Amino acid sequence: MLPRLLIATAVPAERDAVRAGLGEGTVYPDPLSPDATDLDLVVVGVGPAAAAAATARRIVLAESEGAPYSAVLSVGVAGGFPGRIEIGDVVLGTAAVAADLGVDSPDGFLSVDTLGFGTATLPADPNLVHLPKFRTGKVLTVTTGTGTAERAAELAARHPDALAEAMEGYGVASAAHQAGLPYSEIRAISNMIGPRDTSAWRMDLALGALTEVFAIRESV
Ligand SMILES: O=C(O)c1cccc(C(=O)CC[C@H]2O[C@@H](n3cnc4c(=O)[nH]cnc43)[C@H](O)[C@@H]2O)c1
Repeated sequence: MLPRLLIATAVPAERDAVRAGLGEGTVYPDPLSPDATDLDLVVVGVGPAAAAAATARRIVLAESEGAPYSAVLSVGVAGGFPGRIEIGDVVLGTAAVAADLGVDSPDGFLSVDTLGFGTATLPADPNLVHLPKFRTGKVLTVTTGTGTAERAAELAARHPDALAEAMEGYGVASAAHQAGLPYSEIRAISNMIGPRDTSAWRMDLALGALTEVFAIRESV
């Protein structure tokens, strides 16, 4: 069976940035994932629920068509933790962490791990993507984007090794893990998390960085 890679983006702009990097005449195997001889690039929607549902559906469809995926990649823009990373940087995720999956309490946030309902941390496969020159760290998955200094500080304290937050990774990773497929995540930083200021977002820089990642041919 030919190795096949599923690349899941949340929105069309991210898909188009990846596609621009891959180019029309993509040569396989893609050096980003040397074991893959084919790939599908799809839009799965914003947020972990849409991303999980769409990714799981794609995995099952591919299986039923006799051309199953061998790995799944979540790709998109993200908010960066100030002091840890800069706008325009690219993060290769080491794990997807569902940062708000749990319960609040007078003693603070209790994750599903603490509650005994599974795990909020799904590891990325360290061998799936070969991007030696980019930063590596945990990527949080949130259902509410961080828009205050207080929330940013709380997340930073709770996740000292996280570089970024986005909204799909844990959903895509859940679908991949349940299908027994290796997972990884690539995020380009479009904004810093903290007090909401959309005028400071640099979507152009982040999407351009994604294009560059997927345009890398010889150097990876
Ligand atoms: O308008 C806002 O203040 C705002 C804050 C956070 C996220 C959004 C989005 O519309 C995000 C949609 C999309 O982008 C990813 N993303 C990018 N930056 C962040 C972030 O700082 N926190 C969470 N998600 C982010 C996310 O994966 C979505 O796919 C608007």
